Amino acid sequence: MEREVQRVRQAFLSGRSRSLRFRLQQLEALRRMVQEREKDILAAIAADLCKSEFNAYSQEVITVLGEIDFMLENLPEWVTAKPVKKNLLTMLDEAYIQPQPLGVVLIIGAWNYPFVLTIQPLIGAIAAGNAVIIKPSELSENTAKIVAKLLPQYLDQDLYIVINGGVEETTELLKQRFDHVFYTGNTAVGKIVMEAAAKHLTPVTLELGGKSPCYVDKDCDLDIVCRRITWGKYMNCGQTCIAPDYILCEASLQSQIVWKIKETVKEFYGENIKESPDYDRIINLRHFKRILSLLEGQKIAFGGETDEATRYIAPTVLTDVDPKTKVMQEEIFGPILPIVPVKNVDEAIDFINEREKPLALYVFSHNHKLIKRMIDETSSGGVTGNDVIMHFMLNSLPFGGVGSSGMGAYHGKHSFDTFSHQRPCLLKSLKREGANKLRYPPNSQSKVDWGKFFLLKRFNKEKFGLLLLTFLGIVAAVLVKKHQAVLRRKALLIFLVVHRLRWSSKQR
Ligand SMILES: NC(=O)c1ccc[n+]([C@@H]2O[C@H](COP(=O)([O-])OP(=O)(O)OC[C@H]3O[C@@H](n4cnc5c(N)ncnc54)[C@H](O)[C@@H]3O)[C@@H](O)[C@H]2O)c1
Ligand SMILES: CCCCCCCCCCCCCCCC=O
Repeated sequence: MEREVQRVRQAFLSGRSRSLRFRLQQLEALRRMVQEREKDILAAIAADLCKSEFNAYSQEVITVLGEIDFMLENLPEWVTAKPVKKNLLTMLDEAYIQPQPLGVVLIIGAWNYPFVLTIQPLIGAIAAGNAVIIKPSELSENTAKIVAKLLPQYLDQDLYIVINGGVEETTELLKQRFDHVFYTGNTAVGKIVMEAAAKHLTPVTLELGGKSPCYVDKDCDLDIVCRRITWGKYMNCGQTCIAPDYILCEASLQSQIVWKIKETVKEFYGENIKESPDYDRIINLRHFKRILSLLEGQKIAFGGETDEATRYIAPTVLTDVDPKTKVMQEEIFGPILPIVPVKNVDEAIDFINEREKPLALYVFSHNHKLIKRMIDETSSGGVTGNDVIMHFMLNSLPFGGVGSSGMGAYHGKHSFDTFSHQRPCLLKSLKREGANKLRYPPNSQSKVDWGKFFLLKRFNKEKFGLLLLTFLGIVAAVLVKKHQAVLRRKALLIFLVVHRLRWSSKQR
């Protein structure tokens, strides 16, 4: 493992990942890989999650292609140095921010959207000029294998490598020194990752999970609301980090919501859900059993059918759920939707705030003020109002958690920033030493006054007259002595005087 990381570091140190041209070439190659090997990629995702090609394409491949296109379009602008505002002391200097790659990045992917959750961070890391080690989730082994097979055929083989394996390999990898670790997965492992990274003072991005609430106000169109919730909850068999985890609503809405979700499930997946190509399966037996255990003691309004052999769990809704029961204590990550009745929006806000900060928050209402209030008075990684999931799809929005749902964010420019160091650069001249005397010892009240003027725009009024006279004297001397080449400096001096006079008149 150590040797592999060394190899990647050597490749990074060669400097070839840094040029804009190289980054664009690699991103184009990645796009070619996705386009040319689409069938293999879709087949791997299908084998891991029992997912139709249509679903795999629209849930994973579209996002990856969209992200690459977005990077290719914007990268030339993002990589350029950005000039910054200057103060009086640096007026004649060059000051800018230069984004630079961090170095060698470790990306640890999750299994639930095994392609997009591994490749989308990779796109950001390449765009920012890094070398990358990718560790896909071992639970989605088919996608892990195809990623390991295809990437070296299209990308630089020393800069971007895939290491497959389980907990043992990940643990070993995490002992190595990286310049950034980007982890997607559960909160418990997130803590392990952060602890390991801390040993090297390596910064981390943690894309974690949590219970994302969905508040349904009585002022809304329940048909539409329930269709949108049904889509986001049962997509990928509920194994979506930002799936609505549970519904909060007034008790009077509960039975209507149940009925409308049931009808929508029929509309989406037909009478025989098991036969629907649009309904996926639980990733493995461990998760299957974990999800079943959440049903114990609950009132099942509909659904609840299961088949262990195929790891099928029907879309299920639970009503009158007691917040103290197990299903409300952990992230469900499966096709079970509890409804917890609350008295009103105040109680819903309290309910959300008494718990860990979720990855997503959903609010449905015709009342825009109510949505804004929910946003103002709660915290979550992201929010979608009057829909679910869709904030993930807009790459101008940073995607990430807050508190126990994660730290840091990515997508689009936010990925580029996550994998870049924003390097502040100030370039001075070795000339103009006169002005610098101000900061050299021995110090004095007059220097402090000048310092206040230059940096704080505050100074001792009594001394102002004297200082001004001295200053004008210097200007006059300079005007007499210097020629064309120093015109810029004269202009600055005049500017300083005018600026100071204006300031002084404001003081009065
Ligand atoms: N925020 C997001 O974008 C996002 C996306 C997907 C999933 N998630 C969250 O991830 C969770 C589901 O994924 P998961 O955690 O089951 O995925 P997982 O089991 O596939 O784990 C993710 C990665 O962690 C590694 N890992 C597992 N145990 C480890 C250990 N003890 N030490 C070191 N590395 C270890 C695995 O090898 C894998 O690469 C849910 O909580 C979900 O909400 C979050
Ligand atoms: C053909 C219709 C295209 C619309 C696509 C909408 C798909 C949403 C995909 C959501 C992916 C969510 C990934 C979430 C990451 C956490 O698990």
